[in-house]
Amino acid sequence: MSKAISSNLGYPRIGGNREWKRALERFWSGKQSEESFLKEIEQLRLGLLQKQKEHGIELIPVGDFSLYDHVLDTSVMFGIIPERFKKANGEVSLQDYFAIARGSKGAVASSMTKWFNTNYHYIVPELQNATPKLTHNRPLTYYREAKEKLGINGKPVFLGPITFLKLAKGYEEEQFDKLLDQFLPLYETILQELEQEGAEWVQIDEPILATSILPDDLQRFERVYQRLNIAAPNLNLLLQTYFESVGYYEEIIDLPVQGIGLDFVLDEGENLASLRRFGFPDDKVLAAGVIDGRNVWRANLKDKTALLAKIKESVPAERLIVQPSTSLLHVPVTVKSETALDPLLKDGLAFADEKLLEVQVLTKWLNLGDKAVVKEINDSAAKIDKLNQSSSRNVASVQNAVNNLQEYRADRQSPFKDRQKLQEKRFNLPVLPSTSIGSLPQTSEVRKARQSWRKGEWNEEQYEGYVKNQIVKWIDIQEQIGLDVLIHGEFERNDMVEYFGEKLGGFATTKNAWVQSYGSRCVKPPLVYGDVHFLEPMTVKESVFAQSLTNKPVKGMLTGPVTILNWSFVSDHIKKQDVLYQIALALREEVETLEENNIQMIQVDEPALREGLPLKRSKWDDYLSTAVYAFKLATASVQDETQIHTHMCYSEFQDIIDAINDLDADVIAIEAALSHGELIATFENKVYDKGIGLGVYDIHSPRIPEKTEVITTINRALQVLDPKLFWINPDCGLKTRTEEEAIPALEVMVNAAREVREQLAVKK
Ligand SMILES: Nc1nc2c(c(=O)[nH]1)N[C@@H](CNc1ccc(C(=O)N[C@@H](CCC(=O)N[C@@H](CCC(=O)N[C@@H](CCC(=O)O)C(=O)O)C(=O)O)C(=O)O)cc1)CN2
Ligand code: MET
Ligand SMILES: [Zn+2]
Repeated sequence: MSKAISSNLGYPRIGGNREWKRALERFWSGKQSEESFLKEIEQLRLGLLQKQKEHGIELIPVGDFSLYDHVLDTSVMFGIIPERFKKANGEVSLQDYFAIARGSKGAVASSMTKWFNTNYHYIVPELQNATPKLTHNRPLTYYREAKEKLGINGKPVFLGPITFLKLAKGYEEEQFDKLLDQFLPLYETILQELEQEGAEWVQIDEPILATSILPDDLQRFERVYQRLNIAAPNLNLLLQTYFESVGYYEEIIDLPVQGIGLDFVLDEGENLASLRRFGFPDDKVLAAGVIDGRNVWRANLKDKTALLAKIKESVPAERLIVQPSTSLLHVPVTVKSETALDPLLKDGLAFADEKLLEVQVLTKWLNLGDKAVVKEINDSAAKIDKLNQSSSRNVASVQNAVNNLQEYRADRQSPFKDRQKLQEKRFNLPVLPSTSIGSLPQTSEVRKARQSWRKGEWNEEQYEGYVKNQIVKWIDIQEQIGLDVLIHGEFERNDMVEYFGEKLGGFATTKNAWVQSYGSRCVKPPLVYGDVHFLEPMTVKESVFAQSLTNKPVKGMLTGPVTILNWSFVSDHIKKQDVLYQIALALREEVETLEENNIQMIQVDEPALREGLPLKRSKWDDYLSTAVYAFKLATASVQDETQIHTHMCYSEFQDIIDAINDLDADVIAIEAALSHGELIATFENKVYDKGIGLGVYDIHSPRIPEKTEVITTINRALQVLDPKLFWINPDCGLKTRTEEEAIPALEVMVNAAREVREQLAVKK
């Protein structure tokens, strides 16, 4: 390189108006042919590349685009197809590809779990009996496409072999190296073909390097990259890490590759400290992730040039690539569409496109110095200053409360065993009580109703009336099905976090700031711009109304503090921990108001608790104790008779069972069906002595479970869990299902619960 260059690690797939999502869903519903779907997707994909070029990116990622998930793409490329989806002729059609992710009539979907510490979910590769082969060179296909159609000499991006295997399941640890040896020749072929085609750089993502890897893994990295480097000597390999600092800096920078990508945003500058302490090899390029790829706030370019100046002391500009710290998959597309935001706030934001511009400015700064970009740099600092000084950011009473947390009791009055007796008496539930997780089908009718109200076509009363009708209808349906503990259905909520963002002080919500969560499903994380505070009851009206319709208990339904924090974009100027406690205190007020209004069971969901766990084990204890404290701060002020529930899903729970226990919730409902029973094994070694429901069927698939399957799952759980404490529930909320799917599935579940209940009664 003769100068610093600008680069990107990955770009949102969904399109500025979620064109991608709409195309996928049209195709799935049979409303669009495969051919026209693929044509439309191609246009979208090329448009995204073109846009990155227009935003000044020199090294544009190709192959990061996906029709569902990039981990699934990697599996399919290597012919890793679960047995149940395999065809006799060995081919994988587009339908099969989606079936692995979404399930089909005859087969359950592959597991889905969180992509490191993000709210993005990937499809877990199943390596049982796998014979890996290169079915097609995916990076090559997209490299060619960009070159031929747009004249872009792209940077193919793909998942490295070690991270890929670490994310996969279906093998024993002892088999790791043997498997690695099966994949290595395939990676070699990919690289050789790219080299022949004229690619200059490839980005090999190995985010596993930011986790607590072991010395064994480090040796594997040496072995693997030695081989890959020899395989394609004229291709530049950029080993990309992100999400945290790397654990073995000195060893990693010496790996035989031409470039190393490091995250200089997260982790309080640990990578920077290592760089300054240990330096950087003269024969390598440093891809410096200096623009936050995980948050939406505008960068203070003055600070960023200071950061780059420090980096430059170790690596000269001509060996620097300037880039975001992570793929931009985790941020929305452009601030331009936020036409309704307060201009002050809007000026403080940078989504994917604006981040690319920031990268461009910083690259110019490196190459041409202050003068070339002085306006842009001053402008960014001025906009941030203005926002920081705005009075809306600071609420003295909230700051005061957070400074005096000792005044809030964060433990229940009595231990679980005592509460349990009181609650048993109060609720008088059968053994294996059945319930569901909270949301019920968010049909397009429900969403249209909300849209009509938002647009002003419907007044408040009409919309409220509509929501009430839904609640009436579904309380009745739940009674008919025979569920023991009911829910109101969350019809008034667009999303479990955004909804609270709309109601709490200190939050702002957006019009179009969508981010992919899994498959075609997107979320719009709210913005925390100032001190968070309770304004008025948020959920009480709907819960009280639902409870008025039935004699069965209806659970109040809230999202917990850790999840609201993790699934929002929190401004850099406030400490995350303070925001967490602010949210917890606001929720505490909501919980107390629900209780005052005679809501006797309150569920406080924490599906993001595991996801927020730092990648390095050394940081776990701090994180978990803070998270547990925040949950208790929100929930512990209730009477002993009030039953606190919580729910978690789509995460690896083994590591955090103790923390889950410490939440001291009376009942927890955990997703378990999609991880195909693996969670159950956890309880063989760990005692869990409070109420617990392990999800008994997968809610992501349109497939209605068989009663026998559900019974098997229940019985398996009962081998390790006390039937007196066991609850029956689906894996997660039912908002993504249709009524035709949700009702029969719940019926199957309730009937299965009845049958097992009878078996238990006989045994007694
Ligand atoms: N924040 C968050 N993270 C989470 C979850 C979650 O529930 N929330 N669940 C887990 C799994 N993730 C999920 C994420 C999203 C959805 C989901 O259903 N998303 C919806 C959007 C939900 C929403 O905000 N809807 C809004 C706006 C809907 C909309 O698109 N309206 C249409 C018009 C209405 C219509 O005709 O449908 C439009 O604007 O064009 C509303 O209901 O008000 C989608 O992608 O389709 C489901 C699960 C983990 N992470
Ligand atoms: N109460 C929420 C629901 O049922 C919990 C979802 S967890 C992602 O949708
Ligand atoms: Zn869930």
